[in-house]
Amino acid sequence: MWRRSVVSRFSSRISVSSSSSSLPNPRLIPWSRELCAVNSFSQPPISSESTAKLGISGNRSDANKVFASSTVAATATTGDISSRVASMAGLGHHYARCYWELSKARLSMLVVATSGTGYILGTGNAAIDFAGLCYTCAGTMMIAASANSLNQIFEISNDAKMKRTMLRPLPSGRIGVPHAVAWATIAGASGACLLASKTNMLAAGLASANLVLYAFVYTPLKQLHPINTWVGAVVGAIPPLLGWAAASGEISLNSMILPAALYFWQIPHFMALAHLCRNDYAAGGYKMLSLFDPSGKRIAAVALRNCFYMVPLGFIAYDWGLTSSWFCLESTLLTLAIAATAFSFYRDRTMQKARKMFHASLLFLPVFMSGLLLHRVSNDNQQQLVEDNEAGLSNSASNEVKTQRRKKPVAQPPVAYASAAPFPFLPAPSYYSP
Ligand SMILES: CC(C)=CCC/C(C)=C/CC/C(C)=C/COP(=O)(O)OP(=O)(O)O
Repeated sequence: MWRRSVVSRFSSRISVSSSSSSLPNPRLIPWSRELCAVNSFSQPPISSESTAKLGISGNRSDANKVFASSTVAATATTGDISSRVASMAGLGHHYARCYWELSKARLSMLVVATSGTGYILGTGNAAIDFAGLCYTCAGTMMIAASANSLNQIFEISNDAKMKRTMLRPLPSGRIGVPHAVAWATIAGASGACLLASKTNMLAAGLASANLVLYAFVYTPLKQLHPINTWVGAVVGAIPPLLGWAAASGEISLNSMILPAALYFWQIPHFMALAHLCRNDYAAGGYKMLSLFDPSGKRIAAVALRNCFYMVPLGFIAYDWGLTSSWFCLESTLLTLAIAATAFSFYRDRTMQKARKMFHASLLFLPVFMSGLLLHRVSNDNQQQLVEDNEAGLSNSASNEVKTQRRKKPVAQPPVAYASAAPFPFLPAPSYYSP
């Protein structure tokens, strides 16, 4: 799901998809001039006019002169301080904006949303640990910001050739490379430390590995081979996994459902973008599949296929006890809807159809994740499912059990559990409830 607008790869790409948003943003152009202007305020000249207004002249007494000159000094100092404050505020605003853009903040926020969803799903039926959720989101945000900044550091010359990206902070010269490297290093290291200290090493390791995969594998691959899109899809799929790991300290089969959805979802999303922005990608020197597929038939088929791969996910989520059957229905309808836009693009490969598929992909993800959260079922019930499977229940009995396992388990006295297997022939101990 994702470039500068989902609202970025998620989101950068949204803005790119519409021709108007790919035009240079006039708000960004005057930045360097503005910075110069801000700096010029830091040494305000004291005009002779102002001294005249203060009445400093050779005819005055010494006392008057001292008074007058100290007044000038005080005025100059006040002006100096306020202009320095203005200068600092201007600089702060300038660099805050550069960091925001280097981080592809909207894309990073979407990444955080997937990681947070993974965290809540991984919490199961325990009460959500909101502090843990906040640490996970903050750590993910910092590492995603670092990864996105590194991506831009490596792509300065390519970004400079693309309409969509030429006004980013590095190609437009609003920030220097050493400064951007320092920002990426500090953000990445702080995020990894935060995750390691406040969640666990598994989550910190997954996030750090994902940064490496994105910045050092996916980014150079974009200029080498169209397979980059599939590697990028893995990058996009990992944040919910790290969220789950942060909450539960482990990775299970159940934790793979949202990452799988994100992986398959990104393919139609990127294929639509690659089709819509093919000229820009060609100018930037990127090897997107769309550049090797002039008719668009291949990318349309790839998009459609991946939409179909998402169809079973709702059933799997239900069958594995992660969600109720409502999600099964919702997910199926949602997936068929995005598949319909992909099919329509496959039949008629126009920009309009590609844009429809792109917009459908933008809607899909938040709705899918909200559905997962809304219909999630607890860990207790998941545990029950595992126990059922281990007990090797026959297929005929399994339907009945599936219904049972979704009911809240009734607590039993400890001896009741002990009296089951492995020695059923022993007399069941009686339980006395005080
Ligand atoms: C925790 C962690 C490290 C998360 C990272 C998540 C992340 C950055 C996901 C984005 C995935 C992706 C392939 C974006 C496209 O980048 P692009 O280079 O194609 O976009 P661009 O063309 O706009 O630069």
